[in-house]
Amino acid sequence: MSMEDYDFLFKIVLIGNAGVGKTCLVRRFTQVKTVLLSNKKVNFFFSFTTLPRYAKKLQIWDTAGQERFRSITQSYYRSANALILTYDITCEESFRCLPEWLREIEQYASNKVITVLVGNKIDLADKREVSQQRAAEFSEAQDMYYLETSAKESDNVEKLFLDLACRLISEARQNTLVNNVSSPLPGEGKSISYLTCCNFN
Ligand SMILES: Nc1nc2c(ncn2[C@@H]2O[C@H](COP(=O)(O)OP(=O)(O)OP(=O)(O)O)[C@@H](O)[C@H]2O)c(=O)[nH]1
Repeated sequence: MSMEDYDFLFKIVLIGNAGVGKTCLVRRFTQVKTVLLSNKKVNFFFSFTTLPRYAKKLQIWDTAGQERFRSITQSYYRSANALILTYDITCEESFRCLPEWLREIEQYASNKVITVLVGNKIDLADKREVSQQRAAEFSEAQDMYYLETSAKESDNVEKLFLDLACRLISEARQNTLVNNVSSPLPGEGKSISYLTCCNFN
């Protein structure tokens, strides 16, 4: 499928501590998907970015460095239709840093952006440090969709991105989708009133 053939482009930014598996999650997912929606085929193109670690390091630089950090960070957050806030279920520290990430989201992202909480590395169940219940309570308090995945075993990775696509379409139907002015969504202007449910192929 060429770039012209897709109906929707979703820009998804993955954030979270270093080593939680952001890059691996993205590599597990095919960027182009065809989905059956109310018996119509809809083509998606997912564009992924993982927030680079160096951007965080710039925080400790001088004022000019901080300004640069802010504008880089802001541009990443601003262009996102959805954010995937990732932690590692075997790493308590990565979970404890979540409020810090949420503060960054609040500071830089649009208040309409969809944020999903992902606990990765469930294949390492015997090393689990963060219980499902704790994460579920946290996500509920923050009004976030929550899912656990294994990028290594491809567990729930498809579900993560396709559920997200479904929610983005639903938001688009309500005209609350964050539109990037410099690169408009290819689906913009198309009638999406037929989208009543998501049946993924
Ligand atoms: N067992 C297991 N290991 C994983 C999983 N996902 C990632 N890893 C491993 O965790 C390490 C870090 O993965 P990355 O995808 O590079 O993590 P990242 O969050 O992109 O890290 P930064 O680029 O440093 O921000 C690698 O050694 C991966 O092989 C998983 O689901 N299970």
